[in-house]
Amino acid sequence: MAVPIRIAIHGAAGRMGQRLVALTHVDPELELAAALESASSPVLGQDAGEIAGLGKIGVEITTSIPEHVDAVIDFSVPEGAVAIAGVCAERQIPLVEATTGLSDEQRQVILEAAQLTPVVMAPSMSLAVNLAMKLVAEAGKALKNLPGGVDVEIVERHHRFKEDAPSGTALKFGEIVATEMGQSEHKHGREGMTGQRSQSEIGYHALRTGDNVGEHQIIFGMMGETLEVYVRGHTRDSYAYGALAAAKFVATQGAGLYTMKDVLDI
Ligand SMILES: NC(=O)C1=CN([C@@H]2O[C@H](COP(=O)(O)OP(=O)(O)OC[C@H]3O[C@@H](n4cnc5c(N)ncnc54)[C@H](O)[C@@H]3O)[C@@H](O)[C@H]2O)C=CC1
Ligand SMILES: O=C(O)C1=N[C@H](C(=O)O)C[C@H](O)C1
Repeated sequence: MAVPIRIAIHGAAGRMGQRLVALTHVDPELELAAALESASSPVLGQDAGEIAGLGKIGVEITTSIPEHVDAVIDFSVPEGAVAIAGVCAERQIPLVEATTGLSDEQRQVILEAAQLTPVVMAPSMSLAVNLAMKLVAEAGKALKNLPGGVDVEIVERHHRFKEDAPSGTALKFGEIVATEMGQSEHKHGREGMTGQRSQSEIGYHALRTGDNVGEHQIIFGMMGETLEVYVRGHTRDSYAYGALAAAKFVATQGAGLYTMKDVLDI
């Protein structure tokens, strides 16, 4: 049997981290080499399996990456993403970067790390979301010069605990639409005497309710009809399986920046 790929999970006690610990544990191609958390985490020293609801698996939550690791997966916070990217760059460890809400400066640190080590970076690791991105690009291309004009609005829904808005995925959908159709303004919400809607804007609306794991609705409003692309996660495993596929992919690449298009070959 082939030697398993040794994975370290950064943010291992979080909502995504726990699912990654659980799915890595049962994947015969993978071995959980480390479960990493911040230095201030109250669960340092505890068994990662117990935190993930699996019972003991013999991997303690810690702050440092051991000697031999084939890939790190980061689902943490922007400051954590920057810190782990620095370590991965220095030690040339392949990185899957999934954290959203990064500032331009923080994003730049990840791009610089990708010059020294392979990095897959994507705001959504989900297959369905990444396919929806292709459909949205196609729709944008086809509707770009429609005589009556097209209004694009992006609605996203997530759980009440989410800290960034709009979601990284919604921003990516907006970037794809703007690349295809040329809108220059990104407008977040709408209130008061706004005047008529300009077609040079893309509207974003971020809803936060309950335990929603993520929905994105990209609306192309035209005269006489509407096209909507709607993608809805049912469980966090949709992202976790994608992240594990990305880890298997990135572990065999040379330095550079990759996306889920590369991983999924779509
Ligand atoms: N790209 C994708 O497919 C997806 C991305 N995300 C993103 O992943 C991130 C995490 O999401 P959740 O798991 O829901 O959040 P969470 O808050 O449940 O988990 C984050 C974890 O990171 C830990 N952490 C905080 N500071 C840290 C540091 N400096 N170093 C290491 N660990 C640190 C926290 O203790 C916590 O356990 C968010 O940015 C979210 O938007 C979430 C789902 C899918
Ligand atoms: O925080 C989340 O939960 C999610 N965050 C990502 C984002 O901001 O796009 C991906 C997914 O939608 C879940």
